[in-house]
Amino acid sequence: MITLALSKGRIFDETLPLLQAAGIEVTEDPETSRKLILPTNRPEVRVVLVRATDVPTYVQYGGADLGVAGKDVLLEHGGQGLYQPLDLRIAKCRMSVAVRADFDYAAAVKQGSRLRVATKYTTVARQHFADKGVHVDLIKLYGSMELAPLTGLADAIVDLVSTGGTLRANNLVEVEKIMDISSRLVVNQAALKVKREPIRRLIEIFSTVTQKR
Ligand SMILES: Nc1ncnc2c1ncn2[C@@H]1O[C@H](COP(=O)(O)OP(=O)(O)OP(=O)(O)O)[C@@H](O)[C@H]1O
Ligand SMILES: O=P(O)(O)OC[C@H]1O[C@H](OP(=O)(O)OP(=O)(O)O)[C@H](O)[C@@H]1O
Repeated sequence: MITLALSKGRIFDETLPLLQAAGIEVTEDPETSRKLILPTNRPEVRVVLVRATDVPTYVQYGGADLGVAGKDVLLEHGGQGLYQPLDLRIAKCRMSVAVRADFDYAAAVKQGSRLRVATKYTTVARQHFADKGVHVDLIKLYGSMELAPLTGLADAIVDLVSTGGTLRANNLVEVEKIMDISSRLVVNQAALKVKREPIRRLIEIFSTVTQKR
């Protein structure tokens, strides 16, 4: 049995065509089913649905043999026990610093004032500001980061940006791109040894499809 961990939403949706290329069809729709283990047309392959941030943990501890996780999530997790053979180039966005439109970020950084930064991505944010030599107080949040500068909780946020629509809707502006983000295939290192052939085949097919894009 091969168990693949996916999160509902964009990762599931964007992984489906890759699975299809490998002849794997998920036979239940996660948006309508309450099941957390989804069968496929292949009796030896199943999909488990977990939170995006839990994908690396499931794969690390062997709750799933492989999974798909964003680079953002992998950097926060640390990647221990994971083999990361392939950038799938799906769920593309960027991680950026954003502030209120009326906040002078350049001046704040130049003056060396201590910035209050709210984010779900504390590891990446800490490293980013340390590299710039900017002193920050990090405030860990789990969602709705955009609200933090609007309510005075923070001066800046570090969040994911794609179209920029969410920032615009909340009167925030992107002032610095930290890195590009896409999702990777992650594999449990023990599973790679024990289930080498089927996993290798999947990696090869995913790789071919990904490179054609
Ligand atoms: N607007 C976006 N456009 C493209 N990719 C995105 C966007 N937002 C997030 N992603 C990528 O997709 C991944 C999954 O995002 P998703 O919104 O499904 O989960 P989440 O709500 O961030 O996670 P959790 O439910 O664990 O809090 C993220 O880890 C990121 O790599
Ligand atoms: O630049 P944009 O195209 O507006 O995308 C950016 C938004 O996308 C993500 O949220 P998502 O839509 O996944 O909502 P969620 O994390 O709350 O599920 C991210 O956390 C931003 O809020």
